[in-house]
Amino acid sequence: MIKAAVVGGTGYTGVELMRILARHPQAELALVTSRGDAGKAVAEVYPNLRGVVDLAFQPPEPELLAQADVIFFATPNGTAMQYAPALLDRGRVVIDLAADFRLKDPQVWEQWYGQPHACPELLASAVYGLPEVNRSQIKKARLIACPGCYPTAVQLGFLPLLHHQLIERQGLVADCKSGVSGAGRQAQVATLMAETGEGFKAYAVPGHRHLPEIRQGLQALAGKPVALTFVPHLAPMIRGIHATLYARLREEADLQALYERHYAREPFVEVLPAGSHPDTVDVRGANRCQIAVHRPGGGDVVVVLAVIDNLVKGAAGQAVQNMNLVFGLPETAGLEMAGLYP
Ligand SMILES: NC(=O)C1=CN([C@@H]2O[C@H](COP(=O)(O)OP(=O)(O)OC[C@H]3O[C@@H](n4cnc5c(N)ncnc54)[C@H](OP(=O)(O)O)[C@@H]3O)[C@@H](O)[C@H]2O)C=CC1
Ligand SMILES: CC(=O)N[C@@H](CCC(=O)OP(=O)(O)O)C(=O)O
Repeated sequence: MIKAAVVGGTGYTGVELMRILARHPQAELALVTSRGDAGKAVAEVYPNLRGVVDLAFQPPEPELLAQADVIFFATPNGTAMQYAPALLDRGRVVIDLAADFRLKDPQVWEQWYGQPHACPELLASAVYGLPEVNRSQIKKARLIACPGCYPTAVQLGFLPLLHHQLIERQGLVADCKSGVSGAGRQAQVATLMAETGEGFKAYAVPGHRHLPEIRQGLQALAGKPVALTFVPHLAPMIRGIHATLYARLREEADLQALYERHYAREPFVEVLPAGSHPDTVDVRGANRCQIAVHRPGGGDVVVVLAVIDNLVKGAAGQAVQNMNLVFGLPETAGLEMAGLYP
């Protein structure tokens, strides 16, 4: 059994990691940390895990973490980079759900995350954990940078079009909506029910920190520069990302057949029948991305619709998918749960 530790077990992605790892056939959840709730039983903080996780939260001591084979960081940006060098030196696998190792250029990281990078020398060996793009590198990696939630949906949506060079790379648009759990569990006025329950708004239009990450990923896919407009919105729902993507076609193609072929062997990406409109409610709790591709009026604008659960394919599920690949397990191990409905 692989021994897994979760740093930041009291957060929303941390509790999803516990839910998934507790039922994983080849991994054992050995340690979960919280500074604020250290000493408390997991079931006391999360009664939904009573009888499922029989552990107490511990402080995130490096010596304790090093006893695990794989350490998941479900922590704020800037945390994993403080721990990763020592854990990697001791031969452990580090899987970060935050952004510390996503951007290859430390100066771009500093510009968007407002702090200098603590270990820029590790950025070259970190592998961006989007299995549908980087599967073979992930299998050889020790340090995984899990993609952000918006970047997962946007890249999976554009991937077949860019891979086959079917669209103009200038003028890509990603119009995205997120549920409120995307903002994490810490209390803030902006995510109170009274602030979000009846409204709908865009935010960070001048620039969101996922923009450089998505652009870096799309450019790697295209092999050339791309110009992207990314506009996130906060929607009155708890879980879910809905990405509506626009691009202009360069040549004729059967897009439905192209998407079906491209994702035919992907266990966690499902191309819906022609004419479908995916719904975030259909992927809640599942490690799944559902995609539909449209060409309104038969014109030359492609509209791709992609939905994920931000906490599962957008975070904890994808992190476990990466663990499976790194340790040579079946990629779907522990991840075959159906979604929750409604
Ligand atoms: N929510 C989402 O949809 C997604 C989130 N992510 C990323 O995953 C990470 C976790 O997100 P989320 O679960 O929402 O966050 P939360 O705010 O819900 O939880 C953060 C967790 O980290 C712990 N923590 C905070 N600071 C530190 C620290 N300095 N050292 C150790 N532990 C710390 C907290 O517990 P305590 O303070 O008690 O130690 C808590 O358990 C973030 O980087 C986020 O950007 C990625 C994709 C999607
Ligand atoms: C709704 C909401 O606030 N979403 C968060 C993004 C989600 C997230 O957690 O960011 P990472 O994927 O980079 O870790 C935001 O816009 O800041």
